[in-house]
Amino acid sequence: MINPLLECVGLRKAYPGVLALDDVSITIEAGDVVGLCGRNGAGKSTLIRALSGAVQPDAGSIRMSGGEVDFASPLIAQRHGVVTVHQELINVPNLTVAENVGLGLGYERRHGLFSLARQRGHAAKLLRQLGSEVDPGRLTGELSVAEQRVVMIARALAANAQVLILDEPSASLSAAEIDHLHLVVKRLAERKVAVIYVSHRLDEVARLTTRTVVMRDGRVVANSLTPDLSHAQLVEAITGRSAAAPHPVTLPAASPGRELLRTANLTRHGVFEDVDVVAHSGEVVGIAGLVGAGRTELARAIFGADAIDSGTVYVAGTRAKIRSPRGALKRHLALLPEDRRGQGLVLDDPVWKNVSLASLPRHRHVGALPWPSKKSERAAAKARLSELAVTPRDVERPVRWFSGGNQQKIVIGKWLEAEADIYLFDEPTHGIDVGAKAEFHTLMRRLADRGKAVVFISSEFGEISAVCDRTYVMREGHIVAELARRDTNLSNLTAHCYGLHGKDRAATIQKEIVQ
Ligand SMILES: Nc1ncnc2c1ncn2[C@@H]1O[C@H](COP(=O)(O)OP(=O)(O)OP(=O)(O)O)[C@@H](O)[C@H]1O
Repeated sequence: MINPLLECVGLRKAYPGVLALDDVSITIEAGDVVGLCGRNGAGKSTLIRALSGAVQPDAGSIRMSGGEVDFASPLIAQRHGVVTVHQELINVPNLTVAENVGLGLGYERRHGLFSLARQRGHAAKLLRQLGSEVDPGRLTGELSVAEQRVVMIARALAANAQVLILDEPSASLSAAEIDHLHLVVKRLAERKVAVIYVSHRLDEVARLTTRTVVMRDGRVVANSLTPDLSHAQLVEAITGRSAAAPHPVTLPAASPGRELLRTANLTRHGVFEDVDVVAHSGEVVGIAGLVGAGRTELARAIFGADAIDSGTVYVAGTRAKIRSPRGALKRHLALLPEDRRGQGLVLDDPVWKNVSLASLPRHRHVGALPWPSKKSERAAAKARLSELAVTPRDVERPVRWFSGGNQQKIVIGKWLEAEADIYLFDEPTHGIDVGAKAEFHTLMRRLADRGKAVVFISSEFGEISAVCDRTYVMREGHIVAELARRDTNLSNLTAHCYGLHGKDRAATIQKEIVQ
């Protein structure tokens, strides 16, 4: 009998108050592409960290090709051929692509010495195997996120990866870049590399993987060949309840109220030009576009986080000279940034302090005391955790201890607490599980129903068409279309985002629909 490439048996890992891995056993064969799914906090990261030597399980064992291994550190796991490519880019930007590819264990040597020429040749070969044309002599910092991720995969190959763990690799990639990434994964599988692909995007799990493993509350609750698992079964396994539609269509705004936000000819040279957008009370306004279209930069500029070169922002009909996020807050504007961990949280502080960070004056003691009431801050945080279904529901827990997706929900809680009138949400559902995503869509609608204006930036056309009352499409720094709700569909969004006409348009739309 041939032993499986990687096997874990009865893995267990406890953290204060949480069993992150509860008797987890899975088997992975060479050439498998395993989709690892689960709600935020289900235990996926803990499992991949155990498999890559970053976390030591309390019990259970890991075997490779039948032999028990002790992954006391990531380096030891790497020597056994288990390599993780994390979501954050860990390339050294001012080294060349070839140098980054060699950073793992794979520098090419000649007569025992490092040889730049050989290293370039080797990197070029690995990149070609992955179908990439990137020049190994280029500085890595100049590459797109997608290209940099492929460089990280090439580095793993240089280190002779037999098991490659990709942690949400498609986050912040455009549809075309995701296609290329999938090709890369298929090539790896053909070369008998086993790939563990962590993703919240169920469409790509269905499209790409051979086997799907679902975790819930630290346990494996589904493990089957991907074609044997229907979408409804997958959603049910993830959420633990009967499947809802992937994007339950929220009801449209009754009728938009007064204008809360307007930009006129807003320009930041080289990034976006002459942008005119409007959002009314009661509306969820979409900004669709491909990664790099200028949407994040636009939101940051409206919020005062980046300077503008010309143009005007009006809040509730009055010219607003917003020069800093503090100024934006005074104008009741909130921005949920794309990079939430970096920009939105104090990781070592407990949840309650983070949630009230942008709303301290509201928690003042009744009476004369000038400082905030901890009791009121804690109560507010508790309500937000429950509203956003964050687990564990413990407001004293340092934010650092929460899973990535739950940390995102805590930032959302902070801005909800700030009681803004205008919410700028930049890819708020990235990294958020399927159940929480639907909850988040409903939450945006509730905000609009309470008279707020919501600006919703997303690269997922499905959720834009399901949720938005009106949608602007941004391409290469310009607003190229404004679509009413009835015209906001996959084919229109695809055509405007890619700038397609005629035959090209029909072919690409067909491809998007097939996917
Ligand atoms: N270092 C830590 N200290 C304390 N608790 C932790 C730590 N790491 C993880 N946990 C807890 O273990 C549980 C599983 O977390 P894990 O990060 O594995 O989830 P996940 O499935 O990867 O979620 P996400 O999709 O949000 O990234 C969570 O309840 C989390 O709060």
